Amino acid sequence: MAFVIYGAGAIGGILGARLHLAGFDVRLIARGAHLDAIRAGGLRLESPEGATTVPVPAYGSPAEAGVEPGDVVVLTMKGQDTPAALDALRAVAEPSTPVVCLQNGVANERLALRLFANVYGVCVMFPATHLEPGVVQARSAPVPGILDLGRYPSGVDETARSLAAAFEKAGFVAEPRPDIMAWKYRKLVMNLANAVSALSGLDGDDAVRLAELVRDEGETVLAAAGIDVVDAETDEARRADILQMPPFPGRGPGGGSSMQSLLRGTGSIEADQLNGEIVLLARLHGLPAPANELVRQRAVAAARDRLPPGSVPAAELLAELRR
Ligand SMILES: NC(=O)C1=CN([C@@H]2O[C@H](COP(=O)(O)OP(=O)(O)OC[C@H]3O[C@@H](n4cnc5c(N)ncnc54)[C@H](OP(=O)(O)O)[C@@H]3O)[C@@H](O)[C@H]2O)C=CC1
Ligand SMILES: CC(C)(CO)C(=O)C(=O)O
Repeated sequence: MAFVIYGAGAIGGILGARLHLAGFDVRLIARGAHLDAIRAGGLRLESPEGATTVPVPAYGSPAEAGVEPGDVVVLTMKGQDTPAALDALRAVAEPSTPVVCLQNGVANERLALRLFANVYGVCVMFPATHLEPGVVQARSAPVPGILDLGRYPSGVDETARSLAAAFEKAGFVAEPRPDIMAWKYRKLVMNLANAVSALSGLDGDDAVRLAELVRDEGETVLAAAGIDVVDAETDEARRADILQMPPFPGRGPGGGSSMQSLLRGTGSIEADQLNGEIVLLARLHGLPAPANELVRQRAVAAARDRLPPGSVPAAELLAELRR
């Protein structure tokens, strides 16, 4: 099994580097200054256990990387970049190519399945940072992440079992699951606070209140839409104490993946795919979702205007919701 890791930033960079170190054939797809840095000096992988530079091959597109029979393509770009990425992929990959959505959110799989027959979802519990070209940081050690996965929309097959085995060989904890989307919907509830922490930070009481609001609203909408969601206790029990955060000298300012989009000033953020999923479901089912709608709108605007994280006080957003 060879891996084409498409969108090799924080998550894809660490995964690709660790698979490469575990002996797998890996090709990264990256872009911009990050691609230039990997090509020039390898990918620097930092973690609480130390740092190493991994000479993993990197390419600028699927056409350059090539996608051969037997390759698995792992999508690790943020959800807003998935449609363009799939478009470039379909030009060179057979429709039978396994496509693995190792991403937050629940919409990437459906986009991929329209174009590719064999799609897999991964529930990504894997705190990771990428703020500097050529450098990725794994926050948890010794296990960097939990990557449970399954076939989309449901089921487990031989490829799912081989993927889990490969991820485990690379140091992750991974289990094939027939109901992976129910786990990903639980993760979505957690990620509804990504935009809150990007906009306001997550330290003050107001930010905590706003995070609770978007999550409670998300739970209500998912339940009303009749969506199967793993319960919070089962999810917590699965995670147990697998992820550990020992001291990490040299760690970047971190924050979640959405905050990193603002820190890097990428111009986009994953809020339409996270909070926007709740807004969409609410609209489909005739329900209100004002907190997720507000947070989504403001996060997209903040990214577009290249505001730094913490620019929008949670108190202001809460006041707007009370109006
Ligand atoms: N970081 C974390 O702690 C966690 C992240 N996740 C999820 O994992 C997914 C990936 O997040 P993360 O790794 O943080 O994101 P990053 O932004 O760090 O990495 C994605 C990379 O993909 C690149 N990219 C996007 N489109 C293309 C393309 N068409 N061709 C080449 N490169 C491309 C981006 O480039 P550019 O920078 O130029 O946009 C970026 O370097 C998201 O769904 C996120 O929510 C899940 C759990 C934890
Ligand atoms: C849970 C969390 C916050 C872990 O980093 C995440 O999924 C993200 O950053 O998107």
